[in-house]
Amino acid sequence: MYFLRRTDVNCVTNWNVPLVWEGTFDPIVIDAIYKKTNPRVGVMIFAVGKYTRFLKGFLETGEKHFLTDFRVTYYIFTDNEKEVPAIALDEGRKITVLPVPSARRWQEVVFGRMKWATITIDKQIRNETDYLFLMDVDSLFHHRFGAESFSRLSAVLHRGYYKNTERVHFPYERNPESRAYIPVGEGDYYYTAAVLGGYLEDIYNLVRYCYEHSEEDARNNIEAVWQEESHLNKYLLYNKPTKVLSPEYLWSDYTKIPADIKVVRISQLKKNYAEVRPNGGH
Ligand SMILES: CC(=O)N[C@H]1[C@@H](OP(=O)(O)OP(=O)(O)OC[C@H]2O[C@@H](n3ccc(=O)[nH]c3=O)[C@H](O)[C@@H]2O)O[C@H](CO)[C@H](O)[C@@H]1O
Ligand SMILES: [Mn+2]
Repeated sequence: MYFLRRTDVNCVTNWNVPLVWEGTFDPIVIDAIYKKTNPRVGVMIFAVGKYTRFLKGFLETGEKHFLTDFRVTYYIFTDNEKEVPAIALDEGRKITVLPVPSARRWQEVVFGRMKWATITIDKQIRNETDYLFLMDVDSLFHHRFGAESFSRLSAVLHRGYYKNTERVHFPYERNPESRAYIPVGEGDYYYTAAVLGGYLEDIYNLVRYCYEHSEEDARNNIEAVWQEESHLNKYLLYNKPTKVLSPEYLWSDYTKIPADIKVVRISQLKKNYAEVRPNGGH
C-alpha cells in the first residue's frame, strides 16, 4: 500500500476542496469511478475569425488526451463553418458546429462566449450534456486531462498568479462602478477564463451571471479589466469552486515550466496577437 501525496504544493483549499496536481490522484482508479456513470461531456470552444486555424491542433490533441474513453461532444462556435477541419474522432465522440456572428473586436468574442453559452444551453445543450467544459481554442493538449477534473464546479489557477502573488496584487477589477468589482483584501485565487468545467447547471449559472453582469457594465459604458475573466473571478469568489485545478491544466508556451509543474496538460500556443485578432493586439 502506498499513498499519493505532494508535500511541495498545497493540495487543499481554505474551504477544504481538492487542489489537483499530478501525483495526488491515481488516474486509473479515478477514471474507473466516473466511467461507471458514463457521463456525457460537452466542451465549448469558439473559433471566430482567424482563430479557426487553431481547431485542428486542439481537436487532434484533444482526441489523444482529453477524457479518452469518455463520451465527448465538441461544441464549436464559429462564423465560418467551412473552416472546421474534418478530424477522425474516436467512438462515442462527435463535433457539433454552432454558427455565431463575426466580430469587429476580439473583446466581443470573449464576452460573447458567456452570452452564446447561456443561450445555447437553454436551447439545446441542457438535454445533451452532464458535464460541460469551456476552453480557449488557441492551445494544445500535451498530457492526460481526465476524470480527476470532474466536479460540480472546477476552476483552474491562472499560471501567472498562483505562487508568488499576494491577493492585493491579483488583477481583479478594482473599479467600484463595475459589476466585476472585488475590493482590495478580498479574494482566494486568480482563476483563468480559458479552462473551466462542471455540472451543466452549475456552469449555466456561472455563464449567465457573467453574461448578465457584463451586459449591465456595457449599459454603463464599462468594460472590466480582463473582460469576462473579471466577472468569472467575482462569481467564483462568492460561489466557491468545488474543485480547484492546478496550472497544469492551462500552462503557456510563453512561460518557463517550474519544478512544481510536473506535467503540462494543456498549453496556450504563442500567437501573433496583432495578426490573429480583428482589432489588433492587447
Ligand atoms: C492578454 C489578453 O489579452 N488576455 C485576454 C485573453 O487571453 P488570451 O490571449 O488567451 O485570449 P484569446 O485571444 O485566446 O481569446 C480567448 C478565446 O476567444 C476565442 N476568440 C478570441 C478572439 C477572436 O477573434 N476569435 C476567437 O475565436 C478563441 O476561442 C480564443 O481562444 O482572454 C482572457 C480570457 O480567456 C481574458 O479575457 C484576457 O482579456
Ligand atoms: Mn487564449
